[in-house]
Amino acid sequence: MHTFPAPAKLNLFLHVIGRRDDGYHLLQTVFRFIDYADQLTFTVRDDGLIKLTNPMPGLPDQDNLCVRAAKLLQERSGCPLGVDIHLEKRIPMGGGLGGGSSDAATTLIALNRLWKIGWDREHLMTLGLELGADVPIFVYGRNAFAEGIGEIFTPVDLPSCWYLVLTPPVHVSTVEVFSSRELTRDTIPIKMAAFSTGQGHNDLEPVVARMQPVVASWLAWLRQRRGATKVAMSGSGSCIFAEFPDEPSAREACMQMPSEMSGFVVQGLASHPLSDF
Ligand SMILES: C[C@](O)(CO)[C@H](O)COP(=O)(O)OP(=O)(O)OC[C@H]1O[C@@H](n2ccc(N)nc2=O)[C@H](O)[C@@H]1O
Ligand SMILES: Nc1ncnc2c1ncn2[C@@H]1O[C@H](COP(=O)(O)OP(=O)(O)OP(=O)(O)O)[C@@H](O)[C@H]1O
Repeated sequence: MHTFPAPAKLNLFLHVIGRRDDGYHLLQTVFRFIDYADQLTFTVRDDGLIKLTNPMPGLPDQDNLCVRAAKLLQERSGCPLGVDIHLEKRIPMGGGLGGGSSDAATTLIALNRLWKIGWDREHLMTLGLELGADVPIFVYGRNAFAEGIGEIFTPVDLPSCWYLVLTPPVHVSTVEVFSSRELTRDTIPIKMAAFSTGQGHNDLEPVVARMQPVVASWLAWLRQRRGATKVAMSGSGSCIFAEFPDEPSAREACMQMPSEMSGFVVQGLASHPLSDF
C-alpha cells in the first residue's frame, strides 16, 4: 500500500491568445501548485484489474480520471498488473483547481514506479495530455509559464506567498466557458518576463462572472481585502483567490469572510510534492 498526494493548482493569470482548428484554445498562463491536496492510495494487484475502492457519488468509476489514467498506462505499456485505488477527495470538483487532472497525474507517476514501467516524465506528460489539457503540468512538477494549449512549459521561480481561495457554490463547465460567444480570444501574447512585473488577468473571468453573479460579487469582496497583491479566478472557475505576501494577512482576510462565503487559506508551493519522486 502506497499513499501519494495530488495537489491543486492555481492559474495566476490566464490569457486566451487564439484558437486552434480543433477548437482548443491557445493560452498563456502561470501554474502554481498549492499546499491543498487529494490523497491516493495504491495497492498493486496481480490479476490485472483496476478498481476504485471508494466510488465517488454521481461519477461512474470508468469516468474517474484516476481510473482512466491507470487504464491508459496499462494499455500503452502492456503491463499485466492491476491496482486498487483509494481516492481521498479534498479538492473541490469542477472548481478550476485541477483536482481531477492532478489525480490522473499522480496515478501515472505512482503506477509508472509501482508497476516498474520506467518511462520518463516526458513520456508520461504526452500520455497525460490525452486525458486532459491540465494533466501534463502536474506530471511536469514545477511551477511554470505555460503556452500552447497549456502543455508547453518554461519553469518559473515564484516568491513564497499565501492565498485565500474562495469556493463559490456553483459549478462551471469548462466547455461552456471556452465556447462562450462573449469570450475574447485575442489577448496580445506577452513575454514571460512581463508576468513578474505584475501583468496578467484571466480572460475567462468576465465570462464566468456574467454567468454566475455570485462569482462577481465574491471577487468584488476579495478586491477590497487589505494587503492582497493579486485577485483573480483560477482556470475556468468557479474558485477565485487573493494572493498575500504572508500567512497573517491571508488569515486576517479569511477571518473577515461573511458567513455565506466559504474558502480556505493555503500556502503556495515551490514545486509539486512528487517532482523528484
Ligand atoms: C482552463 C484550464 O483549467 C487552465 O488550466 C485548462 O485549460 C482546462 O484543462 P482541462 O480541464 O484538463 O481541459 P480538458 O478536459 O482538456 O478540456 C475540456 C474542454 O475545455 C476546452 N479547452 C480546454 C483547454 C484549452 N486549452 N482550450 C479549450 O478550449 C475544450 O472545449 C475542451 O473540450
Ligand atoms: N478524480 C476526479 N476528481 C474530480 N473530478 C473528476 C475526477 N475524475 C473525473 N472527474 C470529472 O472531471 C470534472 C472536472 O473535475 P476537476 O475537479 O478536475 O475540475 P476543474 O478543477 O475545474 O478542472 P479544470 O480546471 O481542469 O477544468 C468533474 O466535474 C468530474 O465530472
